[in-house]
Amino acid sequence: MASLYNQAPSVSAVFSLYTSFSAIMMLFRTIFNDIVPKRYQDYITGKVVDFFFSSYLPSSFTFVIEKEWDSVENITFHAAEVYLPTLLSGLSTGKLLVGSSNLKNLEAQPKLRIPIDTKITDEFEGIHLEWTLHSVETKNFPNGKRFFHLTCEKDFCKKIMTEYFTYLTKSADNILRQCESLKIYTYNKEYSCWLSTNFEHHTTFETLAIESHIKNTMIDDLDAFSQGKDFFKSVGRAWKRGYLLYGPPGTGKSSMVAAIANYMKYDIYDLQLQSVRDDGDLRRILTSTQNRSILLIEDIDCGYDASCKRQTKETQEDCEPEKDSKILEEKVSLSGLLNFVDGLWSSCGEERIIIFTAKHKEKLDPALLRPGRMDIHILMDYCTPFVFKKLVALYLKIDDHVLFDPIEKLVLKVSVTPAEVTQQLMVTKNADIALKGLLELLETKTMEREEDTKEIEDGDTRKLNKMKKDK
Ligand SMILES: Nc1ncnc2c1ncn2[C@@H]1O[C@H](COP(=O)(O)OP(=O)(O)OP(=O)(O)O)[C@@H](O)[C@H]1O
Repeated sequence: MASLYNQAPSVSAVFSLYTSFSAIMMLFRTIFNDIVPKRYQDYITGKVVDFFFSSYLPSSFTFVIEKEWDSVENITFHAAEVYLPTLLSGLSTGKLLVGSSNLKNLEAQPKLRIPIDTKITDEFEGIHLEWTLHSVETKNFPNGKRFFHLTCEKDFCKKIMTEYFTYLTKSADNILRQCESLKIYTYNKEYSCWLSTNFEHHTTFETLAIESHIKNTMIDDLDAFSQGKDFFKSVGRAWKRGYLLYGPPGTGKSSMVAAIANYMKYDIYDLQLQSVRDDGDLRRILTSTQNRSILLIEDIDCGYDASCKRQTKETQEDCEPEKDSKILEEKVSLSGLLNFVDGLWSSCGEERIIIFTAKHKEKLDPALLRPGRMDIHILMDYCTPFVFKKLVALYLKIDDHVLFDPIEKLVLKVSVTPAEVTQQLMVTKNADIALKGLLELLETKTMEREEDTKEIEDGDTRKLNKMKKDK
């Protein structure tokens, strides 16, 4: 007993050991805090916690959710990015990234993002879940390849797969529905991906000058479409709608697309067929678009071969048919496009609108116009007296003027587009001057039209006389 007592370290030795250990730990902590950058500190701390967490929960299971899936944006990753910042109470560090890239609207609500290596917890039906966003630099991803880790107890793995991920995407969808800023995507051929920017077009059905029956048809159809999930399912049809907007340039086709997007709060995917390599590429590009969106293919009559070969001299000026048709002959075929509109398109995604615009409907292949492909065809035409008065009310804030009568008569006589009218109305806020300018424009057009008619008549008379002479 006495020898044991002799071997035990003295109190002063224990105290001195404790002091040395504390000093080393303090030194280590100071070095760690002063030298190691904050981001790496969080990372190392996370790793240490991870180590203990996994040994404490040996039956844990981790889902890895990468930013890309099949070379396109992973919807589950996107949903997590949207949903997780709403779980403020689950944040381990109490920190969130806040920012906005919308330089045009400084009052816009900034976005929230999860910082890298920050842990965030969620509860789903009593199941404890841990999310972490990671980033690794690789040769292909110099800005970091991002992925989420979602950890839960192994026993709940199946429930998470069947129920939690659906809950996640639905929650993200609801959050996005409330978010005001819409996006317009354009396809970048070089990087083979959609690039987005904020969509700030303010045209609505109220500011679009169209005949009332067109406006009512569109609004009723869109309302029926947005509430029609069960109906489309019950009749075995995909929840999609196709519109063909056709008419001369400057009659408001693009403005109508903007009005539809703002009304439905749908993002727009603006696809230039020229940037598509082939039919396979087209399918991949189109299946990578999100639900609740508009796929816009403008000037389809200038887009594929079948429509352009029969160009008249007049229409050739509009869309350079030779050039476009050649490119598309080698790239996207009409059947590829139709397959997508009808076939594959029907089986992927839901709540989608596809809009084709064309200058000349008669140049389109009848196959594209077949019922079921484009549900509604809308002619965006030259100005009518109603459209003229609507534009004046919008731009000059008046609903009567002494020049209305002569202008309305000329509007019925010559072809003037709403774009030409708005250009005149924007010259000045003085209604007298603006309307006089518009009247002059219409008079010039009338004179030109009369000269053209006279030339044609003279030509016909000459031809007739020559024929008589030859006889
Ligand atoms: N119906 C309309 N109501 C209000 N503004 C219009 C209308 N049509 C045209 N405009 C005005 O003219 C401009 C051009 O119109 P828009 O681009 O929508 O025509 P478009 O038919 O799509 O032409 P394009 O075929 O050349 O693309 C718009 O920015 C808008 O200011």
